[in-house]
This record gives sequence, structure tokens and C-alpha cells, in this order.
Amino acid sequence: MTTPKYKRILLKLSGEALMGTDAYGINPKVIGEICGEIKAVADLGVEIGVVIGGGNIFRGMAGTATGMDRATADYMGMLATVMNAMALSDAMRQCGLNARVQSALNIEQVVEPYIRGKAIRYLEEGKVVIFGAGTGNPFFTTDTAAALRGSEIGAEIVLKATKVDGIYTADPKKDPAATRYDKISFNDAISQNLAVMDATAFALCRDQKLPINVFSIFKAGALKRVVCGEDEGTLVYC
Ligand SMILES: Nc1ncnc2c1ncn2[C@@H]1O[C@H](COP(=O)(O)OP(=O)(O)O)[C@@H](O)[C@H]1O
Ligand SMILES: O=c1ccn([C@@H]2O[C@H](COP(=O)(O)OP(=O)(O)O)[C@@H](O)[C@H]2O)c(=O)[nH]1
Repeated sequence: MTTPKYKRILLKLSGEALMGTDAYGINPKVIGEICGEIKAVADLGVEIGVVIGGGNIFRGMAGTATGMDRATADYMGMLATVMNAMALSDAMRQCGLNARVQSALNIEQVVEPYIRGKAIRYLEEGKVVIFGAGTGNPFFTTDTAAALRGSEIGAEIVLKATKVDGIYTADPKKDPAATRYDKISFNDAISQNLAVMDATAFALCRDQKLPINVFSIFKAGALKRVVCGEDEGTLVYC
């Protein structure tokens, strides 16, 4: 059996990854495939916390473009992540994974509140814990929630599964000449304003000495390769 490099990970899943090629929302086939990728890692005995985004349903900044109050728009964005968390948990159940959702905003009739000790207990029991509602605060992102929950649960690495296959010298969607880093230090990533992740998330991980790996969610087997320490995506190190 392949030996994983990490015992406990925090996986940040982009909300937009759930859309597939659809214009918005959740594509059942895509979410099923993502669960298959996660199951392959869970089967290695790795403990998995997941922070899910909400960009496929609602983004706070998009709301403010129409004149909406930023905090109100951000709370709507956080609720969108709870919907994604519930959909992901159900898709995990369908593929044979045992998952629990915890929300940073209290909506007890719908999902459990975030309780750190309980989350750690679930992880020790081999359950996947999906953290919804980001940090529970407006003006933050789910990337920062991933850095925060990753630190809280004692994850060894934050894995950012996104639409690009790593961190580039510039946004590869805008600059075709951009080249990919195999690895980059936190200080360089922050000073170069690399927009693949927000500066708050980078800074929190740097201070906690929690490395990040950015890789493509659309590349089959990439998550497992990262977890097994193979050369995949971009590693951000202290
Ligand atoms: N230097 C860079 N390297 C890689 N991606 C970048 C860079 N700058 C900007 N990006 C963009 O950042 C996006 C990922 O950030 P974001 O949209 O917040 O992702 P997510 O929805 O996964 O949180 C990528 O799709 C890419 O287009
Ligand atoms: O701690 C948080 C996390 C998320 N959000 C809101 O939720 C939206 C969806 O999260 P994000 O954009 O990080 O999702 P992703 O890009 O991963 O799909 C954000 O735009 C914010 O409006 C927030 O206000 N606080």
C-alpha cells in the first residue's frame, strides 16, 4: 500500500470546482468525482478536514458590485458554503465515506455548530469533517478559514484544490507566459502579491508554520499524489 506523507490534512475545496462546466451551482457528476478522490486518500488512513468555498453560489464581492452592504453579502456567501458542505457530505455518504458537517454560524436545525474538540474526535474516528460558513465572520474568505481550521485541528498541511495546477509567476488565466513554481516561500508569495490565495491566509499559515500545497482539483489522482509527497502542484514553505 502507498504510504501517505501526512496523517492529518486540511483540504480547501473551491466552491467553483463543484460547478464543473456549468455556469453556477453544483454538478452531481463532478461532486461525485471529487468524493472519489477524497475517498482514495481516506482509504490510506489519512484524517481529513475539508473547508468548502461558496463561489459557485454566491460571492460577497459580487454582491457589493450591485450596491449591497458588504457584510450582508458576505453572510450570504457564508450560507452558500453551508449548502455546498451539505451537498458534499451527502455525496460522500453516497460514495461510502462517513462525513460530518460543522458550521461556524449557528443553524442547529440544519447542521452541527463548530466545536473544535468534537471535530478532532470525529477525525480520530476516521470521519471526514466538513467545515461550513468559513470563519463565521464577514470580510474573510474560505482560504483564511482553511488556514484557521487547519491550525486548530493540528493539520500538517493545507491543501488548496483549485482551478489551476499550482502557483504561477502571474495569474495564468490572464498571462499565458506565466510559469509555475514547484515551491515558493511564504515571504515570497506574500511580497509578490500572488493572488491565488489571500494574504491573510498566507500570513496565518506562515505564522503557524503550516505549509500549503496548491494543486488542480480537475487533475485525476492529484490529491493522492500530494498526500503521498509526490511532486504535484506548488508547495508554499516557511
Ligand atoms: N500567481 C497566480 N498563480 C496561480 N493562480 C493565480 C495567480 N494569481 C491569480 N490566480 C488565480 O487565482 C485563482 C484561484 O483563486 P480563487 O479564485 O480564490 O480560488 P478558489 O475559488 O479555489 O478559492 C486561479 O483560478 C487563478 O486564476
Ligand atoms: O470566513 C468567511 C468565508 C467566506 N465568506 C463569504 O463567503 C463567500 C464564499 O467564499 P469564497 O469566495 O472563499 O469561496 P471560493 O472562492 O472558495 O468558492 C466569500 O466571497 C465571502 O463573501 C465570508 O464572508 N467569511
